Amino acid sequence: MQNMSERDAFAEMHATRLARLWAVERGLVFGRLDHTDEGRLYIGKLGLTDDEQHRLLIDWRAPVAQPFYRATPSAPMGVTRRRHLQTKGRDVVGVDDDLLDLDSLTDDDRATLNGEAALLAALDERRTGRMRDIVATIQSEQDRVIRSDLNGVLVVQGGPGTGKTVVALHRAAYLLYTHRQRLERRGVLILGPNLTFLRYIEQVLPSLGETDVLLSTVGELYPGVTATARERPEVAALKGDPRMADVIARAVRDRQKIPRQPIEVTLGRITLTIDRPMLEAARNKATRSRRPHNQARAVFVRSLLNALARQQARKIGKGLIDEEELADLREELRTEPAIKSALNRLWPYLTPQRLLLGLYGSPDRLGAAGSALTPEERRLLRREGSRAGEWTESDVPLLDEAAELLGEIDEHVLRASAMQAEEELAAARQAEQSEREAEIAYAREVLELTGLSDVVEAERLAERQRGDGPYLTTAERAAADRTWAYGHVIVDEAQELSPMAWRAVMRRCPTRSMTIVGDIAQTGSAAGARSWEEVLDPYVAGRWRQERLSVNYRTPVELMAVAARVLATIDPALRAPDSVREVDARPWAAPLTALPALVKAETDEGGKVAVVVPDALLATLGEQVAAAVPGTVVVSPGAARAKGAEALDAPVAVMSVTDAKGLEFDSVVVAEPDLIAAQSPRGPSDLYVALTRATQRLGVVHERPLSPALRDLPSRSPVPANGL
Ligand SMILES: Nc1ncnc2c1ncn2[C@@H]1O[C@H](COP(=O)(O)OP(=O)(O)OP(=O)(O)O)[C@@H](O)[C@H]1O
Repeated sequence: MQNMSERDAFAEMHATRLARLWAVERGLVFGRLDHTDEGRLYIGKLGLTDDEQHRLLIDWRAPVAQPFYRATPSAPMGVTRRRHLQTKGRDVVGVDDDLLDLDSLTDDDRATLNGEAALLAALDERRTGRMRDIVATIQSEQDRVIRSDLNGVLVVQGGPGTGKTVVALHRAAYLLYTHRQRLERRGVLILGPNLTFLRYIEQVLPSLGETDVLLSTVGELYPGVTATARERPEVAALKGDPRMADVIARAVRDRQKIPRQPIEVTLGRITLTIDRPMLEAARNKATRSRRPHNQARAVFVRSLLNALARQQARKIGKGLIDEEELADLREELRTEPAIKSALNRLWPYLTPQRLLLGLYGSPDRLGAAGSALTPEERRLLRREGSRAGEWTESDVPLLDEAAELLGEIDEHVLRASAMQAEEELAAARQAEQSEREAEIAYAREVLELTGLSDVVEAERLAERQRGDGPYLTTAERAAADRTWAYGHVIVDEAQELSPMAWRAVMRRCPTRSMTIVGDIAQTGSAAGARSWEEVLDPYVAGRWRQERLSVNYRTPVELMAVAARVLATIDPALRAPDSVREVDARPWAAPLTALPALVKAETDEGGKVAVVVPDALLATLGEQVAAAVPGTVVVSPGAARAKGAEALDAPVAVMSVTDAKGLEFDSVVVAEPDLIAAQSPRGPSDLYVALTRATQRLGVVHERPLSPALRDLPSRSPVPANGL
């Protein structure tokens, strides 16, 4: 048996290693350093040695590889020559040298030495719909971010296309490599803005040999809940307001309220009275226990039952009773249906879902919990006939907040059901033939009890309990556990998170080892951030550090000039990042009616095309484009991950700005830009995001007059009606 499991462990280890090696096959070796001390070093996606333990390849994250990214002619770090290798499959198809040995260079040579050829070649490549790793061309300012210390909160502020996302992913890989033990156990959480975006980035870490990272959105953060519904910006803004923490706390206390009138319970010939002093005493005890609601219930119930037992003893003429008699009477009362139902009304077991739906569904409860809100704000929270399946992304932090205050449902309740399930399981085991079904049923029940059924498949849990299936990885265990504390948390597009979402994120990272990347100028959410101080000071005032990225690797100069004019309308003090590339295509404008034909023409030019539209026009324009270009995918709001993948693989994707966040395409057409700018309080930032998604070509189509920032775009020459 022992040998079996050892063999299995080895098999698993080698299988993991093999999977890693396959994953890094593309571009395995990409650099060479000629070093004065270390000799010749090859740099690659991971480290390799030969049978005699001589190093063949150095992992890009190792300290000796650092000069590959940082060495300059003025600070060569012991390197005489840096060579970039371009490979196709296993063949080297090009080399590009930087000579850093100053003595052998003329002044002119020195001025032109920056190794840009490899970078520019990488940036010009046609987009595949998936983000790629950039290990071969990481720039020095990016390398500083990637290798920054694990501890503390690091903010990476940078304009569009400065590589914030890709750098954050490489930082995750670097941290896992450098602090493997600590992070493998606790895991790394990466939060992105939407599910399409997660699909867009999910290949990067595996291609660097890292798989144990959990990618999620705020909407997916609460196990068992999928946030798919959308809501108006003003509702989202209110739900993200920090005052909601108090509203939730009051909503919980409201469920512990003492009724004005005493409650009479008739048991056979006697009638017991649950009166105010009794209830107040029980509630005070429960509150003083400082336990969350569902656990404090036990204290409340015990105190109340004791008082009732004493009353009962008096009424049946028993007078003073000892502890043992008290316990007997109490346990009898506990099972009385009339008392059970009174207890359930006085201090109900509550799940976060029930609490929130009860709150949204009742003006009375909203009135009681939301006394700090205006009547108009309370109306915004109202939801008629809410169903559990209709959660929005801004509900998720509120569910999390509620879960914190409510606690788990009392253990013995869970245990009683689990014990029953276990007995059933034992019986089923004896009956051998139905063994597997019973295990699955049991697992399913456990999952339902813990509210995780949507997250971990019951079959999988059953396999794990039997001990013959794959173990859940750290990332999988973390995903299923609301209270998991991660070793490091990376938040991308962090400017979008509301104060309530930050509370949920901070709860998951008690050590405050975090990387927060974003761009304040791109904030689109009405509940999002106006400054990093505002976001972080409540948690780590004066204890966070900031790095800035200043070069735009995505958007060419010609396109960025247009976006920069829109940026100036948001705040003249804001500066767009400098672009490194020029293209031969000027941004254009055309009538809205020409959209389908123009999109067709764009796809014919090649590459991935996105049409970014105002929310209100998504369905109509989506339909028109889909009719003109077969294979078009329209990304509906809150679409699932699978839909995101379809959109990224399609030749044309039509989407709103919310779903375009963080993505990039070869060609982008923005429909009715001024409607996008007017559709919410942060509309101009949305327009800025839309205009900065293209790597090659950009156009706008409109019926409404264009604002001054876009007015002088040249008209695109008419496209023949057949789009050819
Ligand atoms: N050093 C680099 N080498 C090659 N490509 C790079 C490099 N840095 C960034 N890029 C590319 O530039 C593009 C923009 O990067 P990324 O999406 O990470 O930017 P961002 O700052 O997150 O943008 P936004 O805020 O607009 O979403 C990507 O295609 C990325 O691969």
